[in-house]
Amino acid sequence: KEKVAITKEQDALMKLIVEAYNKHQIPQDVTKKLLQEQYSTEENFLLLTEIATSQVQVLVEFTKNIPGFLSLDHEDQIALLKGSAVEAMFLRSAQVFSRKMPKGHTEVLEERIRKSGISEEFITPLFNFYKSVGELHMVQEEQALLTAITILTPDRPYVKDQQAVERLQEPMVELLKKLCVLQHPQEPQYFARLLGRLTELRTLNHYHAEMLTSWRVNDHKFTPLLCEIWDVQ
Ligand SMILES: Cc1cccc(C)c1Nc1c(-c2c(F)cccc2F)nc2cccc(C)n12
Repeated sequence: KEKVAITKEQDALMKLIVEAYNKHQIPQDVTKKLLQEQYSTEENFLLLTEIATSQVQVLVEFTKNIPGFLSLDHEDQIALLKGSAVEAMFLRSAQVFSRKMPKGHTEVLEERIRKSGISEEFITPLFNFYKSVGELHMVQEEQALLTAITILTPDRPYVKDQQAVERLQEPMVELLKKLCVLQHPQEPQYFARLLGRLTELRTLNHYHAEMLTSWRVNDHKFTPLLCEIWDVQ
């Protein structure tokens, strides 16, 4: 059985990705509001809009720190960000939801999501996904790499130079594969389970687009950044 070992270059790449992933977090004042603001449907939706907006900001900062991303064609950089925003945000919010948040916050956030005027048809897949990510007990290296791999998906709409994106994504997939073998030696199919989450993520794009439309129809206000990244308004 060949010994799986992380090379020096792979270790350097992993440190860069994890550092970028942890550098940007949702500001404390936003998460503090979770406990303070009252519970009206409007108030809850406003809070979620604020969290979503800061998640997009966190996503953009993380993406800019992915080695090689800023050397891609500029229009392709935008196409990758817009094409992966929903998936990357679901991934990050799932990780925050299931691990990072202080005990009480998780229940409060869940309550606010359930009472923010969002229809059940979105709430169910959302929490199913959160649960399935939580059950993986990913370490931060896996979370950061999986998010970077999601962002560097070559076949997003309007990406011109797909090969250039593949050249960045490939080494990350290789590295994640090695990490999974090292982190979960008793679970040979763990890497496959992680990639399975990416397939589940793609289905959530559809639900999210539906929710955006229904929020618009109910005249919910979005921030300029959310309008920009999801081409609404
Ligand atoms: C922050 C949050 C957490 C859980 C559920 C929801 C609905 C939100 N909020 C939004 C999300 C969103 C996200 F930020 C992460 C995950 C899944 C998402 F639906 N997308 C958008 C887009 C326009 C407005 C909002 C309020 N919004």
